[in-house]
Amino acid sequence: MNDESLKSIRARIDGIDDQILALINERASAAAEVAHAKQAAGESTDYYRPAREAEVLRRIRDVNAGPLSDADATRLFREIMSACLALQRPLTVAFLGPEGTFTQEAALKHFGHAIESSPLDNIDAVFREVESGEAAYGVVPVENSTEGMVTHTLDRLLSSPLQIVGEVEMPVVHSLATRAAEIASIRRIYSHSQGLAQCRAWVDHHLPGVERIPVASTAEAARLASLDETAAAIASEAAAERYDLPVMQAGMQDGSRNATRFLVLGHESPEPTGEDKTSLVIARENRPGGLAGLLAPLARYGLNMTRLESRPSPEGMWEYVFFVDLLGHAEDPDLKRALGEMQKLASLLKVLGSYPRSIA
Ligand SMILES: O=C(O)C(=O)C[C@]1(C(=O)O)C=C[C@@H](O)C=C1
Repeated sequence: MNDESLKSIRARIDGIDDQILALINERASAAAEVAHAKQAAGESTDYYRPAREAEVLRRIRDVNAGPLSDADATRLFREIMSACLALQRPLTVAFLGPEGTFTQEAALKHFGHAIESSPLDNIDAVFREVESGEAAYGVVPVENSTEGMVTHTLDRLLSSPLQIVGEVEMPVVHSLATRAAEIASIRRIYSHSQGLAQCRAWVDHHLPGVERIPVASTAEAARLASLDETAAAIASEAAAERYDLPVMQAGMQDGSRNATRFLVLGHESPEPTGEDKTSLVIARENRPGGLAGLLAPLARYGLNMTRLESRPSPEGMWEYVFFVDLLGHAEDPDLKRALGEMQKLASLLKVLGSYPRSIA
């Protein structure tokens, strides 16, 4: 390519950038108008509208003609909306920290980067921060495709007045990060217990007999490994980078499609969007056919259950509660009727929230 044609293409790009910037600013002004209208209508000063955001992103995905991928197009618009919202009032979002955890990645994927983030030490602290109003929203992990449920999150949902207002699904890619010059020098491996479990087969094969040390988070594992040349961490590449740790092996997780689902916690369920999920916790006295009978209305109304999980009930030994995820919103007519019928049979029925399904 000669200098002249490079120059002219770059000049065209500069012109396009000017137009994009002007349009983004025009969009930001329109979003500010919405904020003023909300204020005038006496609505709360929380301007975040998860249902509308899901609608915007799905529409972008549907009209995207490429060459940008749908994932990249939605990511860019996610950030534009995040910046527009921050002009009105930045959102405070608590998440399972420290910085560099997969939960932080999930929070940024869901809310964009224009948030005030509040990394906390444990799942319980995230619930408390949102319950007290210190943070408007919280993000916690709830299930992993290799390792199953994050039981602490389920147990806490049972007792919390918070609602689930969103979900985020993220591929989880673990890396072996270490200052060791070669794999034979590694004497101990730090990770979160989920990270250790998700990479068990790889570690059994490549590092048999090496001590495995569970710590509070994968980011903490990276920090500890950065202090010791005979240690390694199983963590994200972002966490490795944060602590200046070289990656010895990327993508070491056992399932090639290892993904984690995160929940967004808030105070109010978003309105229906047409592509929603509802999470419930239910229980019925222990008797033959009890659970099947309790779930029967779901089948009668043709509702699709995407998850059923049992947990010991806090009420008594060998008593169980069941966590159920369904496609649909609790205000959809069929789901509403089914819930009404279940309510009559259940000893416990708590709607944990209805929220837009995760957008890829
Ligand atoms: O539509 C609204 O209610 C807005 O406030 C605008 C907007 C946007 O930028 O599109 C901004 C924040 C909300 O979370 C949803 C959408």
